Amino acid sequence: MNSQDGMHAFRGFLVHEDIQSWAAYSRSLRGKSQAEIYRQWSQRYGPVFQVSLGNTTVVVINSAAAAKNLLIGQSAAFNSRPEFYVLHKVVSSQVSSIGTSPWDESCKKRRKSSATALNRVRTEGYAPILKLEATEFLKDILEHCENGSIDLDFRQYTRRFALNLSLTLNYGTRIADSKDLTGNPLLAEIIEVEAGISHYRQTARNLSNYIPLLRYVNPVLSKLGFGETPGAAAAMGARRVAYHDVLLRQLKARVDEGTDLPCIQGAVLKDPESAKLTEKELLSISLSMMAGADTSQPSLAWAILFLAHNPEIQQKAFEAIREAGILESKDFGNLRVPYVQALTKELGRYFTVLRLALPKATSGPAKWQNYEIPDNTVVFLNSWACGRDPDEVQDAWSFSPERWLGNSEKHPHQFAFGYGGRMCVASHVSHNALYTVYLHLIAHFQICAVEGETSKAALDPLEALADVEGTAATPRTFRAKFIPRDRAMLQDYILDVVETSRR
Ligand code: HEM
Repeated sequence: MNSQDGMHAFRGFLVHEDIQSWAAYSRSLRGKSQAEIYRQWSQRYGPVFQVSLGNTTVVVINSAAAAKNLLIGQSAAFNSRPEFYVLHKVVSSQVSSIGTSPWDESCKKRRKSSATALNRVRTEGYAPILKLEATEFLKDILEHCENGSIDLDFRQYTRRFALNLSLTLNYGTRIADSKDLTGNPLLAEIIEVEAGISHYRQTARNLSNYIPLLRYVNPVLSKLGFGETPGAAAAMGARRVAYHDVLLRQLKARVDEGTDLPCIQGAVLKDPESAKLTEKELLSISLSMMAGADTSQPSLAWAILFLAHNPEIQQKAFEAIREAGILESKDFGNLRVPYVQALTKELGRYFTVLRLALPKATSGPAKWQNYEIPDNTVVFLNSWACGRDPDEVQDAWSFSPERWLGNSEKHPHQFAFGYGGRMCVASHVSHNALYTVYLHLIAHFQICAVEGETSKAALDPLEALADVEGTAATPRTFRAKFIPRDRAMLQDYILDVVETSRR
């Protein structure tokens, strides 16, 4: 107990009997959305409470005002990330992505370097890349939609879009054809490895992060044939390093031949002195860029399902595009349509793909009201709860793009990209990428729901999750009908953009 300056020890406050024991806690969460349960608990215990995950104390922030107080008002104390046994000791003890690195000099350098490459000004320069990826996405849909007569499974096209965004930004390379996702061994490897790594990153699973005894029990069980094969996690970490090595070698060859495209790793290869990053630090940046694809794909998928089930909002967006008079413009894709911008922000808030952001840790003592939060405490920012905080967002459970129109100074923080000193470094480029693809989709297709599918089953943000305990909120279904609005016009547009990109 620390009563200095009227402060009380943080430990021991706001822990309700329901959530005191690990067993009761696990029971409360099993099969449920962790973020939603925390949101509900915050109505009983207040916006900031602590829970015990095994031996680990976690502080959960559930309101926009509390997030502002702690993550902005005391940002220096909340800049770190925790180290978890599974990810940091088993999968990869050598190198971590930025999003899972504690705050130290190396992390500052890596974050600064990638944030500079992806900041608002640089993002404007990526417009042609985003336009190309959005157009390639349309091309995939057009080739396979059969004029809307079939229910199209669009999963692999959203995957190609998401991977291309990360690959282009980091390595200046891209997947030319969505068939490559299964036919090209390197890409198939990237997809499998990234899915494996996200499993080890999950906060609700991987119990040996929180219960040290399991670190000894699990290997014995796996030798006896229960659970995971021995060494599987470490092997996945090694495969991740290996595929990045291949991508980096391919980029080096292109730099030597002078055929490389502008990208983060290429800029460093050409001017190693300017970045002053070690090979390990460069690899860390690459791991971080690929991890970003995990969130871009479900964001796009939710948007398509949402538009399919909400024809009036889709029509409103289409009218806004038509009224802006940009459909025939050569600059289509680079132009701003405020309603589609607002729609993009609202989709991000409404579905909040990373609902507990990425786990944070205190890097110094902090205060919440009369309580002291000690150094090195794990912190979850419940972005899902903050985005539905009635004190910050009016009528928060309704979908309303209009809330993002008008004077932006009065808008609430959106929370989809987190908050504070460790907010997503790619928020501008990701917002613009999603905006560009939504703009293209709505302008060129009418999207309809699969026959007989209810909107609750397809896009309820809590009921329609593929894996309710997963870290990234991903929809269960990836099907819709796509009817081209003007097939000939779209074919011309695609040809024009793809040809221009080849010049
Ligand atoms: C719609 C797409 C995306 C969403 C919703 C998203 C969301 C987030 C969130 C919630 C965080 C944690 C922020 C916090 O803890 O406060 C984060 C961190 C991060 N994101 Fe994204 N992200 C997206 C795309 C991307 C992409 C495409 C990249 C890379 C090209 C990327 C790179 C990063 C990095 C490096 C971090 C770690 C920052 C740090 O720890 O300092 N993200 N992202």
